[in-house]
Order: sequence, then structure tokens, then C-alpha cells
Amino acid sequence: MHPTPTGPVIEIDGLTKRFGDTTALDDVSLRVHRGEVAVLLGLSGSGKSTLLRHIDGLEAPSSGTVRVLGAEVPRLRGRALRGLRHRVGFIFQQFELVGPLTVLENVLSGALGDLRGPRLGLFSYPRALKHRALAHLERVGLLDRAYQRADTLSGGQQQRVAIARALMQNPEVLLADEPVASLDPESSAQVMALIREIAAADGLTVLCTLHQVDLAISWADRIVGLRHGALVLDTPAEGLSRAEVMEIYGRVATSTAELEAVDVEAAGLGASGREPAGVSA
Ligand SMILES: Nc1ncnc2c1ncn2[C@@H]1O[C@H](COP(=O)(O)OP(=O)(O)OP(=O)(O)O)[C@@H](O)[C@H]1O
Repeated sequence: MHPTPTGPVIEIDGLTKRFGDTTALDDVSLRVHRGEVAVLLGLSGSGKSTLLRHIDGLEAPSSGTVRVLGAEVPRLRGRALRGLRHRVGFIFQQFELVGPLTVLENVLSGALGDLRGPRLGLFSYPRALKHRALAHLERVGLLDRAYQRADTLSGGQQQRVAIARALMQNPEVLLADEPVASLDPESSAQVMALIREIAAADGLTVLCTLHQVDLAISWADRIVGLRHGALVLDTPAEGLSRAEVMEIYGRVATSTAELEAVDVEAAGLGASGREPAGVSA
């Protein structure tokens, strides 16, 4: 359990990020409070990953401020930056596990920040850490897979291992960058339900990018929409209609077929990964 709220966990003000001629984020201001579960929606290239990366100090702003858990992230260096990253778990679309290692070793690697020096093999980890790792595996329903090679698991199982690894940090914030983009609908639903359950139990603040509009509405407390790097929607998810959300994508779609077509393009499964034809910015 984490301390009671004393203000926003994530405070972003006037954040602009340019990569050469590309404005990836355009004057974004956002507050996320402790325990909130928010989804970032937007077309491919709208700046979602770049926003998450600023929160973890992986990108530095061109202008504006990013405060996370009270720290000015762009000013952090060395130990202070590692300290922040310890409190912020990050899970990714491609799980980022070490395939030939066991599931348990992958989970244990989440605690490497607590240990001095590299670790080779299971015997090199303290027993107490192994117990913690096994407890997290039990929590994600994979205790029976602890000694299996990570790359022999299904995609959904691998993402659950990645969640267990993130939990080894005992994080206060969880960032998830398209955590279910490579999963089938059933595994997606399981992984998202698991994140929600853990967030509620541990008081985690979650910011998650997704491409599935319906899943976002049913799963999140709050929907934040980015379009061309600018924040164009920030609203509670409850009661939100799909059509309202689709405005993020540049138009109000009218038919189910049209909505589905936009979802496919938004997920980068369409031909271009850019805005649908006929969309005006
Ligand atoms: N390191 C970089 N160098 C140059 N351009 C970058 C870099 N990172 C991101 N961009 C550009 O910034 C814009 C936003 O990219 P970002 O990855 O944040 O979008 P996204 O909404 O997460 O997209 P997707 O849904 O496809 O992951 C894009 O135009 C991208 O090409």
C-alpha cells in the first residue's frame, strides 16, 4: 500500500517535444492523481509513447515541465533518476523479456535496481527476493511456469510475466505502452483485467496507451486523447460514447463499419498507420 494522496502523482505543464521538424507533443498539460487509471488514445504518431517516455525520464522536454511523484523529471540524473524509475513500472507491447531465461529469472530482474552487480543464474539471487518473485508469479497466475523458459509462453502469459517483473519494483505508478497490441482479444481482456485488479489492490496510478476504443472506455476511469501531439480530450470514461471518443481520430464516425475501420487504422493495422483518408486535422 502506498501513502495517501498529497497532490497529483503526475503533473505535466506546457510540455512540448520536437524531434527536428516534427512536433511530437504540443503544449500538453495533464494531471493524474494517485490511484487513477487513465488511458491515452490517439492515432499512430499522435505522441502517446513520447508522453509516457517523458514521465519515465527517457525523453527530455523541448519546453514545459514534467513532475512525477514530486520530482522534476528532466532535472534528475544518476541515482535520483534511478530512484524515480524504481517507483515507476513500465510495461511494453513486446514484453521485453529475456526469452532463454526462466520466467522466475525474468521476474527477478525487476529487482536488479536493489542489488549490486550483475546476477548470473537463480542461485545468485537472495532467497527473500525469490520468495517475492514467486509470490508475484502466483498473483499473475503463473506460479506453475516459474522454471519454464520465458519464450515458451504465450503472448498473454509473457505480458503477465512482465507485469510480475514490474511489481518487483513495488511501483507507485505503472506506465503501459500498448500492453495488449500483440495479443488476441481473450488474452487482451485477461491482461487488462489483471492490471486493473492489481492497480486497485496496490493503489497504483496507471497511464496506459491503447488502440482499442471500446476496451479503453470500459476499462479506464479516464480517457485522455492526443491528436497531432496536442491534448484534445480529457474526460471521465464513464458514460462516454464511442462516437465522442472517435473525435480524437478526427471525425465522428457514424456507422459500425466505419468505426471498426478507424480502429484498425488506429491500431496501425491499416496500410499507412497515418490518419484515415478524408480526415481533416
Ligand atoms: N526518437 C525520435 N526521433 C524522431 N522522431 C520521433 C522520435 N520519437 C518519436 N518521434 C516522432 O514523434 C511522433 C510521435 O511519436 P510517438 O511514438 O509518440 O507516437 P504514438 O502515438 O505513440 O504512436 P504509435 O501509436 O504508433 O505507437 C511521430 O511523428 C514519431 O515519428
